[in-house]
Amino acid sequence: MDSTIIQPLHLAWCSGALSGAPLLTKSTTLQDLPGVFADHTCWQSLAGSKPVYHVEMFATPDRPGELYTGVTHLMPGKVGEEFFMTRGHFHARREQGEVYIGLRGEGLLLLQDEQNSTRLERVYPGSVHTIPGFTAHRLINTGNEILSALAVWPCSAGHDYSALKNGFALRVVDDAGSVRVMEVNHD
Ligand SMILES: O=P(O)(O)OC[C@H]1O[C@H](O)[C@H](O)[C@@H](O)[C@@H]1O
Ligand SMILES: [Fe+2]
Repeated sequence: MDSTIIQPLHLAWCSGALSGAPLLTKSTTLQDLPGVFADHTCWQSLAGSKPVYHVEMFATPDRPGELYTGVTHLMPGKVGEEFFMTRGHFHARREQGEVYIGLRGEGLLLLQDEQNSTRLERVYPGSVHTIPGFTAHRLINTGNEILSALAVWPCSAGHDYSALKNGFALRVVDDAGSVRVMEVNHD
């Protein structure tokens, strides 16, 4: 019997900072998101290397059955009137789900299934979101501070960005200080 007490990995609830093991980080700038925001001219004028979000995750070995744990930090900001958001994706293995937990800031989780039915869930510190399989997901920062959310998902899930080539069916904009949800007309 091994009676050693292991020091676990750590998540700082308020900031979403991960520690205790090697981390992988990925930063996404406005330049990395062509075609994501509706106002292309505004996007072009802002683009450059302005950071939109950072993902920090434990460097978990990618083995069958393992789970990744990561935190997305989404900056406050807008392109025109449209709030900053993640690119959003389906999982390459469509049946695989994911759990998000809000840590700081305020925003929305946009969910869209393969029939383009959408649902928005409010994200705030302590909010829990069970993302089912076959459902694309995107975080949107509707607040004035960084929106951070913990995510746990199967290593085998993968990302499929191309399946959303028409984009999501909803856009979320700032309408004179109020959050307004708009349906997108793909015709
Ligand atoms: O991949 P994106 O749509 O840019 O979202 C950014 C990241 O958000 C979460 O942390 C997900 O679980 C990651 O798998 C994802 O890569
Ligand atoms: Fe995901």
